[in-house]
Amino acid sequence: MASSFLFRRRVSSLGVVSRSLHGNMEHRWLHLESRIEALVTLVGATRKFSSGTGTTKFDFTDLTRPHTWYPNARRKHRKVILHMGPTNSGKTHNALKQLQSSSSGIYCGPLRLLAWEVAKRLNKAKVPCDLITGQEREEVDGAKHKAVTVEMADVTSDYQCAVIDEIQACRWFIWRLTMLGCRTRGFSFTRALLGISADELHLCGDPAAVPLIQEMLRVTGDEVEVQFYERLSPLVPMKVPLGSFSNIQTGDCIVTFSRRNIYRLKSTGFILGLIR
Ligand SMILES: Nc1ncnc2c1ncn2[C@@H]1O[C@H](COP(=O)(O)OP(=O)(O)OP(=O)(O)O)[C@@H](O)[C@H]1O
Repeated sequence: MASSFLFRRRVSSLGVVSRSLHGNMEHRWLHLESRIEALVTLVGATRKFSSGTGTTKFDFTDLTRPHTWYPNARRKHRKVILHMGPTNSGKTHNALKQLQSSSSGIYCGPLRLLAWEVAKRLNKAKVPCDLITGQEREEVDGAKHKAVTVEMADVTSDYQCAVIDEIQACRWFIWRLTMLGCRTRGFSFTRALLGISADELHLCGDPAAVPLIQEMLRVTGDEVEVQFYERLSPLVPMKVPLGSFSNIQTGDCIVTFSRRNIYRLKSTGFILGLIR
C-alpha cells in the first residue's frame, strides 16, 4: 500500500507539508530522547538507593516497562495478527478487510496519504470513517472507525479492530536504548503497538520485524499469530539498464529518496507530462 501514493499527482505538494511536520517532530523526539536517557540513568541510581530499605515501593519514574503505561490495552487479552511479507503481497488489503467488517476500528499509517486512502475506502464501502492527521480532522456523522497518522493513534478508546501499517518502523525503548527501525518516528509506532486497546490488532510490515515484535509482546500477555505473504505479482528485472530518463514510458514509476531529488526530477517537464 505504501507505494501507491507515489502515483498521485497531489503527492508532491502534500509530501512537502507532511515532511516539514516530521522535520519539527524529529527535533522534538530527539530532545525528548536525550531527556529520557538522562532520566533513566538517574532512576538507576535511585532504585539502587531505595532497594536497601526493604520496603516495597512503586517507582513512578521507572521507564523500563513501557507496556504498563497503557492500562486499557493491558486489561484486554488482545489477539495480534502479524501480516508479514514483501511489498505488494496483499498484507494491508487483508488487514483492511477485517477493519471494514468490524463494529469499530482504527487504522494507523505512517503517511497522511495512506490514512486518507483508508478513510476514503471505508466511507465508500458505507463504513463511516473519520480522518485524523497532524494537519486535519474530518469527522463523519456516526463514525466508529478512524484512519489516522500513527502519531494521532488513540490509546484511550476501545476498538474491536485496529491496524498498524509499516510496523517495521517500530522502535523499542529499553534500559539502555536499543533501536530498530525509524529513529525519529519509531516511538509513535511503539506507543500504538503497546497502547491501542483493541480485541484484534493487525500489524502489517516487513518480516524482519517479527522477532522484535514478538519480543515486545512477550510481556503484554497478548496472543500472537504470524501470517507470511508472497508477492502477488513477480518482480522481473530488466535485461538491459534503462539508460536515459528519456526512455521512460507512460505507466513507469520513478522512486527517489530525497525531497531535493523529487523536485529535480519534477523540474524535468517530460516526467510530469507522463504522470499526467
Ligand atoms: N485479494 C485481493 N483482491 C483484490 N485486490 C487486492 C487483493 N490483495 C491485494 N490487492 C491489491 O493489491 C495492491 C497491493 O496490496 P496491499 O497494499 O495490500 O499490499 P502490501 O503487501 O500491503 O504492500 P505494502 O508493503 O507496499 O504496503 C492494492 O492495490 C490492493 O488493493
